[in-house]
Amino acid sequence: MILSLSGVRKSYSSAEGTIEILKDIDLDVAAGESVALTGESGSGKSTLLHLAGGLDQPDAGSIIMNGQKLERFGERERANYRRTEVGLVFQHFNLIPSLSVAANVSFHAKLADRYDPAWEKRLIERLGLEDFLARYPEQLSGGQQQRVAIGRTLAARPPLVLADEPTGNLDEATGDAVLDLMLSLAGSAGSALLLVTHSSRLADRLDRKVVLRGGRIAE
Ligand SMILES: Nc1ncnc2c1ncn2[C@@H]1O[C@H](COP(=O)(O)OP(=O)(O)OP(=O)(O)O)[C@@H](O)[C@H]1O
Repeated sequence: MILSLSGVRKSYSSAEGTIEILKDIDLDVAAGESVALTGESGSGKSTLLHLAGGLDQPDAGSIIMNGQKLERFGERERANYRRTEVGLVFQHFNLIPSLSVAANVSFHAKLADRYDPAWEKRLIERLGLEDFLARYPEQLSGGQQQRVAIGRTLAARPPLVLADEPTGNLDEATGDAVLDLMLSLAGSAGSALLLVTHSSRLADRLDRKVVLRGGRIAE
């Protein structure tokens, strides 16, 4: 398994008291596998993704990624984990506005020390970004920005890609095309994919679908 969550719990405090969002999460993702994470709004999908991405920590339970226990990490190891082991693709693209498309695509690969010009060239061609390399993110459409975000993540060939509704603000046809590209390129990169989506149509295109309900993985 590339990612294994067992007995993971997470609560948040609010004005009304403590709310338990994740009660007992067991979830395995195999190397190279694509898994759709679905569930009602507020069921905790983004929370789960943040935990797997080392952006937040569980109250209890264990998260093992590529043989390493996340709960054992200190701050520095956690930062290193985020840099080298996982790639994040969110609905809002989080591109770096002051960098060109070309520099955005290389950014994480260089940080992770996995810069591979031949792989990056292939990604740029497959994503149809050749003509935009000198532009800045604000000069691109939403679909183009999302393709840059996917290129940036996959350029670093992370063992696991965590995607939170990556095509959520694209029209259906563009979203489908971007998702297909992401699946195919994640396959070429050897990256596993855990993807949050509200769309069962998109979920059906992945290897497996799981549902988060009542703080647990229901199927
Ligand atoms: N930092 C936080 N502090 C307090 N409550 C939070 C925090 N983050 C999330 N929550 C609450 O946790 C619950 C789960 O949120 P989360 O974003 O994980 O759900 P989700 O399934 O991704 O929802 P959606 O499909 O609407 O994006 C929500 O009720 C939310 O309000």
